[in-house]
Amino acid sequence: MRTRVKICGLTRTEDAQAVVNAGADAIGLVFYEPSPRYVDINKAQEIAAGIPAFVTVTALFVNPTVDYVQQVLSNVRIDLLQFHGAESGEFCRQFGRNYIKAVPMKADTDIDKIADEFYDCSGLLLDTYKKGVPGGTGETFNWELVPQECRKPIILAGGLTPQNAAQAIAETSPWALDVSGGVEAGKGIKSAEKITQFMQEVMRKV
Ligand SMILES: O=C(O)c1ccccc1NCC(=O)[C@H](O)[C@H](O)COP(=O)(O)O
Repeated sequence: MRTRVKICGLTRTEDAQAVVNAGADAIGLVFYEPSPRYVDINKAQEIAAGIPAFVTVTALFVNPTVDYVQQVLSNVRIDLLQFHGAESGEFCRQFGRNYIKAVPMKADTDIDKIADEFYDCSGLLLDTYKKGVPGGTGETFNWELVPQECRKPIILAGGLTPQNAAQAIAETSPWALDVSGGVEAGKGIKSAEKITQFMQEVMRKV
């Protein structure tokens, strides 16, 4: 079975089509305005409308208001929520939707404790910690911090590229990879070629 792949931070319908054509499992839409990958509800509707069944549309938030999440859920086809800030377990579960929780990885991060708090999440997305930058850093973290066993599916993120994807899988055996900057031609603009290369590398055994 191959490692699942989510391509995050899509801002254009043609990029979503490239993701689908390359056989990725999920797309991510960033509902966080400071991000260069931010999409408003109209653009998100347009992108999500072109996504077929069995490809997961993920809505990414960073410390959102409840109203904002509900507004997105009411207007866009969303299959999964992703919380990428300091949201509590209670906050994440109030929407009654499947969700994943991002974890900024530091040397002393206690994944078991985090898995306790987010006991009902669909996965923990381990991402690079960078002060003042909630995500999309384009930088890897020390993969030795990835637990070999966890009761929640592990989604590896942070600085993944077609050049390191196969190695990342060999070293950490995650449930899924999440990539954004590593498959871009420019901020928020995805490269169909890099997406295809990334998927090929995910299927390559090292
Ligand atoms: O992508 C963003 O701009 C972003 C902004 C704020 C919070 C999260 C963000 N992206 C989250 C992701 O899911 C990325 O895929 C993940 O952080 C890895 O990004 P990258 O290192 O660029 O592959």
